[in-house]
Amino acid sequence: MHQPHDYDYDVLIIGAGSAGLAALRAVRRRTQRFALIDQGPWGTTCARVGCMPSKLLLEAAHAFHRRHQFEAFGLRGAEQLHADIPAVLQRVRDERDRFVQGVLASTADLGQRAITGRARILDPHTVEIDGQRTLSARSLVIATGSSPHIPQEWQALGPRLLTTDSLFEQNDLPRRIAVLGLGPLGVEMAQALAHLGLDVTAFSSSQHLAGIRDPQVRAALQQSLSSAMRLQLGQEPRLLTADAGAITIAAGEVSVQVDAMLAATGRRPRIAGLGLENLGLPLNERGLPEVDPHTLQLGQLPVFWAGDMNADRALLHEAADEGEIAGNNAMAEHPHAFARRTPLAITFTEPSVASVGLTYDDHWSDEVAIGGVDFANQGRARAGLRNQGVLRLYAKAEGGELLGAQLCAPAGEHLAHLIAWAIARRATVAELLDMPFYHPTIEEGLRTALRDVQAHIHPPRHPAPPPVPAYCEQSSLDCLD
Ligand SMILES: Cc1cc2nc3c(=O)[nH]c(=O)nc-3n(C[C@H](O)[C@H](O)[C@H](O)COP(=O)(O)OP(=O)(O)OC[C@H]3O[C@@H](n4cnc5c(N)ncnc54)[C@H](O)[C@@H]3O)c2cc1C
Ligand SMILES: NC(=O)c1ccc[n+]([C@@H]2O[C@H](COP(=O)([O-])OP(=O)(O)OC[C@H]3O[C@@H](n4cnc5c(N)ncnc54)[C@H](O)[C@@H]3O)[C@@H](O)[C@H]2O)c1
Repeated sequence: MHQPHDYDYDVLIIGAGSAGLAALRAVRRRTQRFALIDQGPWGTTCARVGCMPSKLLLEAAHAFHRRHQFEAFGLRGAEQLHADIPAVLQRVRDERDRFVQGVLASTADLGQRAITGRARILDPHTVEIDGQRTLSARSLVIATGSSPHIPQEWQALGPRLLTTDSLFEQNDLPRRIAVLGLGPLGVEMAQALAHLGLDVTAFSSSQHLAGIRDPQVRAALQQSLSSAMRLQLGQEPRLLTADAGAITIAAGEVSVQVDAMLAATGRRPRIAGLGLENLGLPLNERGLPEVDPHTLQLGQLPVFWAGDMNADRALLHEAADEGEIAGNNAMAEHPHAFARRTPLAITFTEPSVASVGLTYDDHWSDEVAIGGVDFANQGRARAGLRNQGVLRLYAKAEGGELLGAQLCAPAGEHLAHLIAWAIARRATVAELLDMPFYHPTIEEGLRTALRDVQAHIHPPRHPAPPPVPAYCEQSSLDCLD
């Protein structure tokens, strides 16, 4: 039987992204015998090419787009404004670099415990670095993230094919651009580019936009997007020609010519060459082992998995939670099962889009009460010329516990947080209506939606549910066991 000191380390963390860094914080509280391995570049997907540069670009785009309302406010001269795209992109990179520096500072003190190299798993305790040296550990945390997936047929576009890995590195952007794929990433970037004044055509093979399932919210989002770009939904786009002059893309009967294309066709876990097959676990058709969502353990092995490799919760706060769970369990005698937070996903368009808690389902029976608000005539939204979008709430028809929401609404990112916190506290619609609402605010729109759903709720026939589980020491997440 191995003793802990038979290994070089207690824990090896593979991947220094947001998940790996959260695992590092959890592991460091218990041991100094760890190493963090990254193939580089260090600095995390979120800071380098993900959340932060995309939000920087969106902020510039939203600010510029606001000029279309100036006339209605009585403000003149908006037509003289123009977007200096090279300057916009330079600011994105300058600010992005500051965020990356902040991340790099968090591992600056690791010394030799920060290892730059490509890791390959040889067995559940052994990792090879760049095919040159091997390291062993009692436990492993695998947090290697995801990278853009580009369908084969589009790869022929060469440098005219952009992804979010290359978009922010451009010094300038061509006039006509296609965006392929309208998940959260495609929707955000398509609106950013369109609001900066580019001629955007956005394609999605499905009818879904930003993963929204509620038909009313989806319609509101489609209406808002289509005011700034051409949308081609529900048809598989095809590359017709790509010559020196233009790229021609067709979808159904429609064809368009563009100068470049941004692929937003999803991301895939970074597992190529990682050696998952050496763990001795069954792998599914995508080459992934089964992972317990509460312990993040792989089988019964001392191996834990965190971050974007779990494609169903590929979001920053989920990556951070998973890193913490994986880091704690990598050091635990026996892995603990942790509760996961209320699902919350926000897409930072204008109006912003969010999905909270239980996802809308066409097949719901009358057990779920649905209510909503249209912001067209909402007081504060009208005052700010932001009176566009809808919010829909889903609650238990019996008793009125709030279960979920989808929205495309002004200040949607803030409304989504209020709703997520209420769901996490298992609040009922009636309890939320007892809360203060200041006047005049966008939050009053939430109150209108709560009143609407309250009209469909009937009193509970059963006693209240048991209290929430005990708080788990050393973690901000609830322990299930
Ligand atoms: C454009 C864009 C916008 C986004 N916007 C948001 C947003 O607004 N809000 C939000 O919540 N989420 C957003 N996301 C998602 C968010 O960025 C990710 O969920 C998060 O960054 C995942 O972190 P991670 O630690 O799993 O992966 P990463 O940060 O990618 O870390 C993985 C690390 O593993 C390393 N690695 C990989 N393979 C190996 C190997 N074999 N050996 C050694 N090292 C290896 C990599 O170099 C990398 O540093 C966005 C993503 C993108 C692309
Ligand atoms: N604001 C945020 O929180 C935010 C922003 C961006 C990305 N993200 C995260 O990053 C991850 C990746 O986002 P994403 O939007 O790239 O992926 P996604 O998988 O959510 O969406 C990809 C979309 O592309 C479409 N598609 C795929 N192949 C296509 C093809 N050949 N032609 C046309 N359409 C095609 C799919 O139908 C799908 O709608 C997500 O999991 C998301 O959570 C989050």
